[in-house]
Amino acid sequence: MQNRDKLIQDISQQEEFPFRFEDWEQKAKETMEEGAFAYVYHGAGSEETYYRNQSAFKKWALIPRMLRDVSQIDMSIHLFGKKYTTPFLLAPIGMQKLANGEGELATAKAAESLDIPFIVSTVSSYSMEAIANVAPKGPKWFQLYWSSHNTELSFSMVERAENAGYEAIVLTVDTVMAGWRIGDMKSKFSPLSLGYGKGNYMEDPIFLDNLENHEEETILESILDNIQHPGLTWDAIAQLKKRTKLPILIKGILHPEDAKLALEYSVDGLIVSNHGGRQLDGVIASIDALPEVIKAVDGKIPVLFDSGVRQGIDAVKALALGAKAVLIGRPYYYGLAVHGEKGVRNVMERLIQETEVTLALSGISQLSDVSNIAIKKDL
Ligand SMILES: Cc1cc2nc3c(=O)[nH]c(=O)nc-3n(C[C@H](O)[C@H](O)[C@H](O)COP(=O)(O)O)c2cc1C
Ligand SMILES: O=C(O)C(=O)c1ccccc1
Repeated sequence: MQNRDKLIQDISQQEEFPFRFEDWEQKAKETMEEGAFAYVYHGAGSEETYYRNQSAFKKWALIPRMLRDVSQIDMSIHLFGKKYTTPFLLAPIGMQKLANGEGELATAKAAESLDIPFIVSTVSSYSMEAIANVAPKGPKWFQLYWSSHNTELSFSMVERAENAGYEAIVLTVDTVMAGWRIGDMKSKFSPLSLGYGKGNYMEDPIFLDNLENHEEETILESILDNIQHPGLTWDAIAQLKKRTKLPILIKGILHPEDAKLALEYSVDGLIVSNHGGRQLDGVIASIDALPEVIKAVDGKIPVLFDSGVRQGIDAVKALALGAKAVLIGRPYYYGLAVHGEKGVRNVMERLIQETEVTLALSGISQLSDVSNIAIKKDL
């Protein structure tokens, strides 16, 4: 067994890497251009949900188990027939060149080294093929923003994802239009209009065929037209199912009735998420929405979780409430901004190590036994 006290000593020697999320965040603020940092950092509206996401975790408390031999911890999970070493995924975050010139390429390499699935966004700075090329062995999923403007474009991206070895499609449904983001409006910051999110579009035959000309302005306008999809309905799921053999997950479910509908539409997995408080402000904390969704799904499909996870204990709480895996968002993005590939790796490595210690102290040696921990809404 790895000596955890020694590990903790070793970690304390690595001074270039901050410990706490807040310190990474502060360093990212010092590193990134002001408007770019504000875009990533803030939530929508008055940021009620953004803050609630984190404070809600503190209301849940674990009741751990003792005397259960935790000398070996197995955190591996199975999802859609594949085994992954940890219960973590990297959430889709678009336009990663805003953080670092290497953008998603750096993130993909870090993810590959840790066997963590990287969910690549529709609005990535690099194309999904380029990202797959730099990390061929790393598990990769593709996050789709539906295009009502041109459904064939959506299908084309899904087909490209299949060809490039992506293992699942994540359809994000809470972003039919951008949230009410006051900070970005004030600073007039729009990374899509600045061209940070065009990687996938510039290599898409359907997108290119539909362009009137190849002037930068036309390209960016067309991306903006394609990204909004207020007409999205469950019918898109039915259409998508016909076009791909890959598992389809829906990201952004909070209501248990929507979870039931997802079962009716034969969706393969759900991601409980409020988009990190960036979309509809005033909504329930993601962790508080999780139990009802888990109940509605009744074990029929895996339920994944994101929004507000900052430390190992947050992840363990979500897992104890029934999430199968947890997506990390802003923490890895700040790692990318501060130290590129190494930063993403360090953030994730420490999170994994911390989660291991948390599970051990909770009496859980096998992640599949995590439901043995009791969890109560305490305060
Ligand atoms: C800067 C930024 C860009 C994002 N872009 C996307 C995206 O392209 N697609 C998507 O499904 N979610 C996107 N998200 C949402 C994340 O996938 C995830 O739900 C969110 O970051 C979780 O909240 P947290 O970072 O506070 O934990 C983005 C989040 C941030 C912070
Ligand atoms: O900023 C976001 O959270 C996001 O998901 C997004 C959606 C469309 C375009 C750019 C970013």
